[in-house]
Amino acid sequence: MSTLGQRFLDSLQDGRTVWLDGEKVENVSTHPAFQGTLHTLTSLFQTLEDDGTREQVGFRSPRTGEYVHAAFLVPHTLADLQKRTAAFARWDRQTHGVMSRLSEYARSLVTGWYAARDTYQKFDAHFSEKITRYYEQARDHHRFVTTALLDPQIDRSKGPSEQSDPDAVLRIVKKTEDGVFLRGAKMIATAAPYTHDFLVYPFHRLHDGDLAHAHMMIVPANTPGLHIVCRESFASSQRDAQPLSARYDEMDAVLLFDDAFVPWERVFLHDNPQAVWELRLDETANGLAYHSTVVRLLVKLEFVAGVAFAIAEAIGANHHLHVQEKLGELTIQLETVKALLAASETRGKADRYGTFVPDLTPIETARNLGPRYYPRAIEILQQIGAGGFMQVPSQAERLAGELGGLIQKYYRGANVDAQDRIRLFRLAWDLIGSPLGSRHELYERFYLGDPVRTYAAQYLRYDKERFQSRLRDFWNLIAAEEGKQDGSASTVSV
Ligand SMILES: Cc1cc2nc3c(=O)[nH]c(=O)nc-3n(C[C@H](O)[C@H](O)[C@H](O)COP(=O)(O)OP(=O)(O)OC[C@H]3O[C@@H](n4cnc5c(N)ncnc54)[C@H](O)[C@@H]3O)c2cc1C
Repeated sequence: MSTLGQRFLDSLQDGRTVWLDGEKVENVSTHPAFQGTLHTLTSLFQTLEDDGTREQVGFRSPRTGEYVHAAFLVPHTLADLQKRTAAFARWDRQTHGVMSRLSEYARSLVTGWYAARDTYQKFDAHFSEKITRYYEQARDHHRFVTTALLDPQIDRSKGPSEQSDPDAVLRIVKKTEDGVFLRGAKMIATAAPYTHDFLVYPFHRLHDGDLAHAHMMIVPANTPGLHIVCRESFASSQRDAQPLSARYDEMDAVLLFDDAFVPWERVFLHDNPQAVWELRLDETANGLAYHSTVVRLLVKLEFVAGVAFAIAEAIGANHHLHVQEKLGELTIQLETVKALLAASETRGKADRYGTFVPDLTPIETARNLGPRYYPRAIEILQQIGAGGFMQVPSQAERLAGELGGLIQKYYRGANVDAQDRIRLFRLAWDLIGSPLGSRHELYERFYLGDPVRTYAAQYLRYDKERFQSRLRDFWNLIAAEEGKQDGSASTVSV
């Protein structure tokens, strides 16, 4: 195993409190629920050490000279931005886009806040030095980072300070000279059991009455009083039968803060709804972070499309017009996301600090297409494979057993033998029907926020004036024509 991979596994023995199936997990790195996923992560860390890949995945830290992940690269040119793309794509391809929290998203937020740090000095005189220290530490020590932004779904009809239980929404309950005590919970934090740090801040806008909830912190996973409560594991030990579940179950968890102590060094903003909202909307941080998710979306859609093409060919369904139409739809998805990604990069611009930020409009468009494209791609897979997903024997060994000859005969496809057909349909079922597959559909629908509100936000933020002015031109044209007809030449302003 690579040095970095081993270091990563060792670092998880840091006194964190992880709960799974009602029990405390003594050692995350040896627990069967996390084995497959951690094995995958250590193989990704390896790419930062191998001569053939480290230049693609990383860059040399200006402080240590060691290769660190390109999610920490502050881009100053289009080439820098594309270097980030290539690094994300390398890890995404290695995991087929199925692992979505490889830390790139949260690391990119940190990188963006660091690059735009001077903006937030007006809210806290220590912001700049604190985020610089954290950024450098996270970059050089390969900190694995994730986000934990939503409060638990107790009563969504009420705001933070209207809840009947004051602890329903994460809040600061006590401040001391050394730091703050937090009480409440956050959901969902994907990758939580093996994350080093959580970015914690409110996802939705807060108001002046919500001061105690208006904070931004970076909370270490081993914080005393922090409980990481996992959902049931979807990991499988059957590497052949459930190839994705065996390798890529990114655990989701709820974080319970039971008067958890966070030192001031890790409290970046507090008691300030406006400051927290500005940071939440920061275009540099969001541009870099969302950009990383679009790279992954593309790789994942490519993977699903590849499976769909293979299934259609394996059973000869690709000769039917409506199947071709559906496979064509998948290619349209790919080309649309690819074009949006390219547009975001080539239309990128330097912000006022000189950071080259991708254009947010195509990024947001791709981000909003994801929750519709992915479930549709899964639906297309179902429509093409149909009952074939159930034409899979429960044990691969049956191929060589008593019924072997018959299975070879009836489980084969149009252009594949029984073994390859069974393997392909098992993989597809892991995408569409396994607990992991269902979780992925839910993930793609929601991971970047409620799609209803993200669509609405795209409309609200859109530059609509140019369409209004075209409409005005049209009314003026009509008025001019009417004026000519009745002999008057005046135009009308609308
Ligand atoms: C698999 C998975 C992994 C995730 N991983 C992470 C992660 O790592 N980090 C992280 O921070 N988050 C993560 N999330 C959480 C994600 O950000 C939220 O699911 C998403 O923002 C939607 O919020 P919610 O789940 O609280 O839904 P809710 O906001 O509770 O919405 C529930 C329903 O009510 C409606 N609704 C609720 N309130 C309103 C309102 N005010 N206006 C209009 N409609 C409303 C919604 O449209 C929806 O239909 C993950 C989610 C999933 C499913």
